[in-house]
Amino acid sequence: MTRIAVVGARGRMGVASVRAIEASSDLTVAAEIDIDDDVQDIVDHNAEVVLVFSPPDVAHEQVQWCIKQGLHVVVGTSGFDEQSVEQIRAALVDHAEVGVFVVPNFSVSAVLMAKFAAQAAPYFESVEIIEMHHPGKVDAPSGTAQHTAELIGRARAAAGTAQSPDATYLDPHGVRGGRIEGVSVHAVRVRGFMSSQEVLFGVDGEILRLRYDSVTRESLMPGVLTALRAVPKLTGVTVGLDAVMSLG
Ligand SMILES: NC(=O)C1=CN([C@@H]2O[C@H](COP(=O)(O)OP(=O)(O)OC[C@H]3O[C@@H](n4cnc5c(N)ncnc54)[C@H](OP(=O)(O)O)[C@@H]3O)[C@@H](O)[C@H]2O)C=CC1
Ligand SMILES: O=C(O)C1=N[C@H](C(=O)O)C[C@H](O)C1
Repeated sequence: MTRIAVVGARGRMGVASVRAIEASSDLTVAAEIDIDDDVQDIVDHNAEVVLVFSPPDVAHEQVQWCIKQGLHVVVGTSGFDEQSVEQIRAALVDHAEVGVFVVPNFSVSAVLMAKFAAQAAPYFESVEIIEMHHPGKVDAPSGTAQHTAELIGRARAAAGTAQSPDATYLDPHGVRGGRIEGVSVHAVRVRGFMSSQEVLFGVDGEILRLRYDSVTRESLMPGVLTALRAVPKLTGVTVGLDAVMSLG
């Protein structure tokens, strides 16, 4: 049995994850850490892997702490961009035995959508991302949108694709969205959504629309368990569930 500590254990993803881990035959919950708990419990209860679903403003420091303790980490918290990954990589220099697995989205649909988006990216003049989440989400853009934009930006740069055309310069309300890696990203917070995203690609006369919809948190649990099982065999930083999915 691999012993897992869940950080953010009483939150939406924490509760679903604790349930899924306990229902598995090879993983067990060693510690449940939420806002008022002492992270030292993670070490005291002999956890081997830490699953982080705490809010973005505390998660970065907690990941650094876990690395110093020599613990493997699966990072579910959003907002771990390329700069954060570099900080983790720097911390791992003194802990070569530790694996940190940053997973912007545990949904298979979302992982495939991001991969397809990267494939499509060089072939279209225009690209924009619209992410749609529940109104309880504290951060924007979603980690998924951030990751998708980074993949698209990298693919377009490698292919020498020009920036998306955009004549808009009058925007007193800031409604044209944020820009990540040259890609406009729009965040929607509407009751009824759990987690959805569309990537719109366009050239003259045609549109390619890629979309995933995750409706329940339970749909993410196979991905969470896959990441927890994979991370003890990883060293260094790994980003994206596709890294352990043999997608080719
Ligand atoms: N990678 C993925 O597929 C997914 C990622 N996420 C991301 O995971 C994160 C959590 O999402 P979600 O579960 O919906 O959020 P919640 O707000 O429901 O859960 C976060 C939990 O962490 C607790 N918390 C606050 N401070 C600390 C602390 N210092 N130490 C430990 N726990 C703390 C919160 O307590 P309190 O409420 O009292 O502040 C809360 O119980 C977000 O960044 C979200 O974007 C979410 C879904 C899927
Ligand atoms: O906050 C959430 O709920 C979610 N956030 C993730 C993100 O930021 O990408 C995605 C997840 O499926 C839901």
